[in-house]
Amino acid sequence: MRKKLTIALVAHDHRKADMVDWVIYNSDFLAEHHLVCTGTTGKLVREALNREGVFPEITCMNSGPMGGDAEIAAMVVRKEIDMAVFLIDDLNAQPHEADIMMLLRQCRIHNVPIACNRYSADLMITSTLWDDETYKPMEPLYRKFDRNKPE
Ligand SMILES: O=C(CO)COP(=O)(O)O
Repeated sequence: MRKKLTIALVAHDHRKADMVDWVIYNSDFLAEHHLVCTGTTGKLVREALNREGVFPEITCMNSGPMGGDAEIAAMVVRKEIDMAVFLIDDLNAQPHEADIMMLLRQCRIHNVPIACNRYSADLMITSTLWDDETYKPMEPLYRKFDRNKPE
């Protein structure tokens, strides 16, 4: 892959081991890209990749409950994120449910690919579309809310 992507990586506590497994499995791929993570996920991802001898650029935001999801959602809105992997704990309630919903919602609105399980994440990072210069992602579905576009 030629283009350096900015990839958001976020995992809830019960999914952090899965995220660590996934980043190790894909360490060669991730080495070439910029990773943006919520606080604790980022720390674990960095440690795991460094142990593998891989040192990608990693930006750690706040921890999720302290606003990390919201910070990443804001980056999505500013078109600073190319794709996201968000391993959600679907079996336990989170105190920052509203922020989680916001991150998911902004990815949907801004047409940012987001994988919420490992299979989707693997399909996403192996897509040939990343290198297809003729491929243009669809415009946002909510065009009428895009202030830069005439009706
Ligand atoms: O809570 C999270 C995502 O909603 C993850 O936050 P941490 O990576 O800081 O644990």
